[in-house]
Amino acid sequence: MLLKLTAVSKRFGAVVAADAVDLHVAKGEALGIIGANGAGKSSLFNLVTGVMRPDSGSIEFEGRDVTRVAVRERCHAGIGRSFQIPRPFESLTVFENLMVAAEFGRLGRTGDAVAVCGGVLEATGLSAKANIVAGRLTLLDRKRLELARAMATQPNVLLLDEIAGGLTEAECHELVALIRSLHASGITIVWIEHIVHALLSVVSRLVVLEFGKKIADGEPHAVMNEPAVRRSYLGLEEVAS
Ligand SMILES: Nc1ncnc2c1ncn2[C@@H]1O[C@H](COP(=O)(O)OP(=O)(O)OP(=O)(O)O)[C@@H](O)[C@H]1O
Repeated sequence: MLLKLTAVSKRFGAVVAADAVDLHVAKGEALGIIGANGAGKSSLFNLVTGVMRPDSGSIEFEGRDVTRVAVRERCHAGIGRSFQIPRPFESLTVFENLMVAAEFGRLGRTGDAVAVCGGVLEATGLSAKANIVAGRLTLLDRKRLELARAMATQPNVLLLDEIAGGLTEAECHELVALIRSLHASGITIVWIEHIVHALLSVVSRLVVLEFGKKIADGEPHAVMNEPAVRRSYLGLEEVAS
């Protein structure tokens, strides 16, 4: 198992952001996570990346207990993440942004970082924009850069936090194609997304959170049809038969 959460809990006063969450992600998998606003999706990523420490429970990555390991060390171990709102260094070029990410990641300030960033530019369709400053990119290219920055840290698992938000349908289609190609190249993906049709075109397993609790986990279409999911996420009441 690449990533394994066991009974992970996190509270903020009366708010339960994670409620004894068990979650397994296998190498090469593409897993989707959905849940209403405030269900605890971003908190789960914060717990996995080390931004937050759980109150209880454990997190293993590639068989190693990383529950108390610092953010940068988890990044070096291969946990990469993109953020809901892309925040690149606006005045640096696309390539420079990737170099900063590569240096934060496991490559450090080495010659290999240049080669890796060149490969990431190509894989994310940004080669022609390498020398443009990030602040001048379109929203779709900012999303591409957000993915590329995560890829430049050379992750074994890529955590995507609502990366499709704000795009037009056509742009969303392009981003989905890019995520599919990254997954096809062998990277494990865990993707939180409100745009369910985009998510379902990539993932082969779906987890649903409600008030910090995992309420469903399985084949995406079967999960979407579970009564508890329809009630919680889609706000649909079952019609009495
Ligand atoms: N640092 C924090 N301090 C206090 N409460 C927090 C903190 N982080 C998250 N929370 C609370 O924990 C709950 C889960 O938040 P979280 O951001 O994980 O939800 P989410 O499912 O990602 O929501 P959204 O879809 O709106 O991004 C919310 O009630 C939120 O207000």
